[in-house]
Amino acid sequence: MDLVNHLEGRLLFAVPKKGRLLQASLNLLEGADIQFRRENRLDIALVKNLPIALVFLPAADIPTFVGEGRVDLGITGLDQVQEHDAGVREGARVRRMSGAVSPDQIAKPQGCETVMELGFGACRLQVQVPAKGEYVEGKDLIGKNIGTSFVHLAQEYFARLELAQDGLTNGDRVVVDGRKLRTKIIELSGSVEAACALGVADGIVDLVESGETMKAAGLKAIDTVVDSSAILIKSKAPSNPAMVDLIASRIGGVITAQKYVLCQYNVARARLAEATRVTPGKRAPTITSLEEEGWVAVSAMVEKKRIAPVMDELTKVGATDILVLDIHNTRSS
Ligand SMILES: Nc1ncnc2c1ncn2[C@@H]1O[C@H](COP(=O)(O)OP(=O)(O)OP(=O)(O)O)[C@@H](O)[C@H]1O
Ligand SMILES: O=P(O)(O)OC[C@H]1O[C@H](OP(=O)(O)OP(=O)(O)O)[C@H](O)[C@@H]1O
Repeated sequence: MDLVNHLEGRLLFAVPKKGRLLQASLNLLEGADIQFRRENRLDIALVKNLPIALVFLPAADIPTFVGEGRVDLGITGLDQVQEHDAGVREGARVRRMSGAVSPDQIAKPQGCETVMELGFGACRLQVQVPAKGEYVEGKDLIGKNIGTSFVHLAQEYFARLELAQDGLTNGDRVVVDGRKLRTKIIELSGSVEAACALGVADGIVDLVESGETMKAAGLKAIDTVVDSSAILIKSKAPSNPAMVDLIASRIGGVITAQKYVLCQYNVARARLAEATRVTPGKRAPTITSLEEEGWVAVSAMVEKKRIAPVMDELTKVGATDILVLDIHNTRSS
């Protein structure tokens, strides 16, 4: 089947085609009951039960497709969105400098909007230097060689440091536009952590999650450029806003289900106020009377990461038969 000719009338939803965000993105789609079969080697998949087509793209390209309005929705990292936006700012700056257009003639890029954080893919884009070297803060790297895949964010980071060192501010556009960066940004597409040891760079700007890669490469972080995690983004003019809202609501439900558990217990009515202070629920706890006089059953959503201390507290206030249940899915307005 020629999939490209079957996209008419379908909302286009970009999903990372590989890498760190792929599996968690597929889990979200499954939780949201977005059913599809991806043919071998094809980067487009039609959704069987909704008027949607999934487009599998590199995470780094998704902000471009969504920002230009070619794709309606996308999952990518905040770091990638910020890198894309910094690139758009750089493009506008170069066009201004060339004198071809005045600032108000430059069409504003559409850009994309963040719909929600997705609760996975947490990492930090950090400035890293040899652990045993002489650099201790970002400004020590001014005028040096920096290896990175995030060239636009790195350029902006060092441009800011250079301006501060020269006593200038971003506000003075003429001065800012006319300046050449003294720090040399070297674009690398992967294994950036090897650049210092191999003498290509004095420092790098790269992602860190556990810190294992950085440690193994003999590096240490001296500053953070972006605190990132996976986000759902949408174009500013989606083809079907109602479908965007439906998908956002389904994905929001899955994320809430992953984050919370349902805690149920029995407690004497006399101690109900103390118990519900421990489990106030998302909106309010559900309370039902028990057949046994003076006792009630309580049911409330509790954040998964807090459940152990919550159970300890409930035991202290005399709650009994405490049960913790996984939530498969949720929906709230
Ligand atoms: N170590 C990490 N831990 C958590 N999230 C990460 C990590 N590395 C990257 N990410 C997130 O995943 C996104 C995609 O990175 P990833 O390296 O998986 O991409 P990729 O498409 O495979 O690209 P590449 O081929 O350049 O490695 C990053 O932009 C970031 O948001
Ligand atoms: O702090 P850590 O948990 O060790 O993770 C950080 C590493 O993960 C990413 O690379 P990835 O493994 O995606 O490969 P790449 O170097 O080819 O981009 C990033 O570029 C770091 O190298």
